[in-house]
Amino acid sequence: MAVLSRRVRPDDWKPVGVEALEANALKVVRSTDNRSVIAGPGAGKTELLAQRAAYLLQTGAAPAPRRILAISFKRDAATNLAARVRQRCHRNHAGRFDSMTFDAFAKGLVDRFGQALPERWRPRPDYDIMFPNDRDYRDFLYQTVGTPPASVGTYADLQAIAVKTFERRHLVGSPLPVDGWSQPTPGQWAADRFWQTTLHEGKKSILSFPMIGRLAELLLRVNPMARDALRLTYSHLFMDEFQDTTQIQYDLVRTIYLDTDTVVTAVGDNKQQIMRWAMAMDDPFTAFDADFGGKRTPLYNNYRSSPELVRIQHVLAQALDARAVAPVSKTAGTIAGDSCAIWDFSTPEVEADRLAAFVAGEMKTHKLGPRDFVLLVRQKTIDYAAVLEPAFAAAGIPLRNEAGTAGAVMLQELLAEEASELVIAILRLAMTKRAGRYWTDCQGVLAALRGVAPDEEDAQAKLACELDAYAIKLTAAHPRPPKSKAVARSIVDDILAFIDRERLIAVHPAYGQGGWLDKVLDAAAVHLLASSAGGIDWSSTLDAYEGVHAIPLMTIHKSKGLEYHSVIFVGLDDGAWWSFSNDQIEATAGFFVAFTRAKQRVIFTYCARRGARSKIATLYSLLEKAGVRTFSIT
Ligand SMILES: Nc1ncnc2c1ncn2[C@@H]1O[C@H](COP(=O)(O)OP(=O)(O)OP(=O)(O)O)[C@@H](O)[C@H]1O
Repeated sequence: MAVLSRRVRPDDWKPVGVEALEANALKVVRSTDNRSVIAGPGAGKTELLAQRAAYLLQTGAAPAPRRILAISFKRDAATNLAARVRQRCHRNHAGRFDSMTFDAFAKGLVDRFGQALPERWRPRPDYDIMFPNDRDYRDFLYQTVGTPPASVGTYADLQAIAVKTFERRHLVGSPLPVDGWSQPTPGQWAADRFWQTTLHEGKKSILSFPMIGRLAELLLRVNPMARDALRLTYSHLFMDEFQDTTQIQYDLVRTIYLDTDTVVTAVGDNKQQIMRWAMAMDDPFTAFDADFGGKRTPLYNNYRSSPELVRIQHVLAQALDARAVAPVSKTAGTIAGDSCAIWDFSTPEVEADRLAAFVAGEMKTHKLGPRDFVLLVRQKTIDYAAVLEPAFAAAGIPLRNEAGTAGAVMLQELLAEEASELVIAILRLAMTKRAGRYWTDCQGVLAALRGVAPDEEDAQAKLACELDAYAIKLTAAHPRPPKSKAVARSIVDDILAFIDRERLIAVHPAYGQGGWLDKVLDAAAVHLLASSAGGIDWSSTLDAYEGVHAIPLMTIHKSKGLEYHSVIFVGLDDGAWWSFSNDQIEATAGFFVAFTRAKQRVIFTYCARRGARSKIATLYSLLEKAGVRTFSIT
């Protein structure tokens, strides 16, 4: 795909890398006002943001030196969007596009400006991150917090605070008051005790990400210079998966960008809201339209799924939103028989064998790779992996549990980490043949880290020589993949020293905090060693590291935003969906997310040994209503 470095006139601009955009998408791409785009799965919402970035950067509608900020919820979504923009834009342009997660954005602000917070809210600079759960809050409320002063309430008042809602309602429920609460309720008093304890009373401050979000909002409220700097830096703000926005994130964005000249584009799909347990707002789009004057713009196409799958999706969509409009599939169907079916197995072992044989057969017949398939489960991937993995291995397809861990990091997270990506790109460049693509990637990233502009020819040439010399040295030092953890770690550390650890931390402040960079490097070493098992060569080791030849197994939550030729959902039963009756809408939304990852085929599996199907009968009725058939396989 040819990407342009010269300026394009807005009237001459054409979508990059796709044939066309639907009329409304094009309007949003060219818009100069705040927009909310609510559209179904596969409508091209993420693509729209990538195209809008290309338009704004290539036409100069986002004028240099101002930048575009894209905030996503998940690290891989942020990485995915940045990669799409890099594909569609010349690197001179893509360099002005910052894609990050909300958590990274908020943390970056606290790390840079947190020491200017008022004393009572100021964390110590080397704070640690915590992920508190209900038990921690229960211990705090019932044991640690003590008794409030009589003017606030009684111990019984504290006991009356529901543990489950303490965080959401009290701890981070609303923006922090600069001077503390003057006449606190028992809930506010307990929240303040929690804040003061975690900020000031331990050896280090410890903060959760929601707390970091609240501190970031406060610091921008009390520090107009920092806030104005953000306003000046970013002419445009994109928010992907906006349906999952929390009140904390929304307040942060509102504090920075409400009533400013920064143009905000929010895209998402209410039917895919599966983060309510993680404090997602009830209806962030309505709040956005009211506060920011967002002009709502729907999209009608589905570019991902075949007409038959889109027809079934619409039956599910209507269960979540009776007013859902039927989308138009723009993809041809390629499956001869049923595009969707329920396979009812006698035992999990039979299920594993048949699925492995099926995938192997499909790969041959349709010339598909293992990453055209995904095995989805609702939770506890490890339990399913124990039965599925041997069967797939026997069929010659490695299975990879993306929720598994390497060291202290989840595999899926590790692979989206910049440090891991860089280490692997340099190893590919040094250790494998035909590494041209990695050459360009490595050179681009190193240039960015060292502040060398694309048009500084001498400096670029010097960098190329350095990279060349380093690759030769690395090949000579490690002709074979590592056989011990110590060697794996020394390879990773050597590459980091070449990249320049301090510069990496300067560009990615998250690496400077709480030992995160070392956790990632340790995980990379552990995973590199595991990937080289069996005395294989470098190329196969690096393929194994990235899971190039493995079929992924993951939870629905981790599959958000991704797409596959075939989705195999293992275990449509009450056991997996044990909490179905607690929040039917969210559970149905999860089911919808799983279904809509498929381009051509969805298979649900059931096995009575794992559970009944009475509690989730509504899901089965929806499939039946859509004409999905069940096949018994013994
Ligand atoms: N205008 C277009 N023309 C052709 N293909 C497109 C177009 N827009 C998007 N696509 C392709 O359709 C697929 C879905 O797009 P995208 O991931 O942007 O959808 P989405 O709305 O963000 O989906 P979801 O909400 O389900 O994650 C991708 O493979 C993308 O490359």
